[in-house]
Amino acid sequence: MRYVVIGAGAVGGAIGGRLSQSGHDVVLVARGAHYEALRRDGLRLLTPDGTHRLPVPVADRPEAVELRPDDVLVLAVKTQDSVAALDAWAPRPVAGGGTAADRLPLVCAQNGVESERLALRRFRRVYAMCVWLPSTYLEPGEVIAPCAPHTGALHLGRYPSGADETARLIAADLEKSHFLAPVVPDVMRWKYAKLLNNVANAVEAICGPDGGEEAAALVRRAKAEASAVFDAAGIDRASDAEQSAVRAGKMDIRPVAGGAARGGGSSWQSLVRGSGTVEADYLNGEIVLLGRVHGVPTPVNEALRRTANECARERRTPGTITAAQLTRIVDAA
Ligand SMILES: CC(C)(CO)C(=O)C(=O)O
Repeated sequence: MRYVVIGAGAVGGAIGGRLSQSGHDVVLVARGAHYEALRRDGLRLLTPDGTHRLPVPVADRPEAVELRPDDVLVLAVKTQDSVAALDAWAPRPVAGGGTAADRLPLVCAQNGVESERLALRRFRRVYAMCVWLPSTYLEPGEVIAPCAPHTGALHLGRYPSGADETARLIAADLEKSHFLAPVVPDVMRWKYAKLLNNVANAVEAICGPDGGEEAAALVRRAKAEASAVFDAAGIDRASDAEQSAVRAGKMDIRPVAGGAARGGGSSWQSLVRGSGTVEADYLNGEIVLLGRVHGVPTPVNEALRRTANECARERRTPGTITAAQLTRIVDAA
């Protein structure tokens, strides 16, 4: 199988890079300066086992890739970019006949629970991946993947449920490529468990990773609200015990050659890159949406969603609002 990784950022770059390193065919899809750097110099993958320069084929648009029947599409863009990517890739022809939407499996390697639904509106065979991977993308051409072999965790399953042969083949390739990739029949339970943790992304992005006890208190409030919403909605999720039994949530972060340190999660990285958007509408915003459907108030997640979006729009860097200020914003909501 060949892996076409749509969105070669922190997650897509780490997955695509490691797959390529272990001998799999990979195409990375990227844009702008990142695309130019990848095309010119290859992917620079910084890992605990060294810095790897990987000359992975790269494309900047769907038309630049001749799709094959053995392709697997891995969607690794931020959720706010899913619709544009899915609409661009779904109608692409596949050698031998048919379109990507009809013929190719598409794996959503993304946060939240929305992309799979959007994908299934367009693609026949959708897989969900619950990604616990502490990787970082800040500089064009460079991805930092500081996890030890067989940590991180990429739970994989058919969407909305089930575990089939394709999932097993993809997982086997990932297992040969550094990752822990259990195939699970109930992948959305894992993704909801992760969503509960990802409501913290906004706090980290707004206040910076060292927000102290006040930031930690906000995270606890956002998570409590999310749990109440999930309970009201009857949404089952993987327990902490289940997650630690397969080491998810225990990301074994190791020093990386070159000394590059992990700064923060994906929303923090979006703000540092000045990308103009964050994923908050699909993380905290998902809690707000479910809260509205099930009659549970969600003022904390709504204030975090709004403030994170404002920071992104105004190109603020993390830490320009302190945890004390953010607490006041949340309490005034
Ligand atoms: C868990 C973590 C930090 C890495 O997979 C993440 O989900 C994110 O950065 O959004």
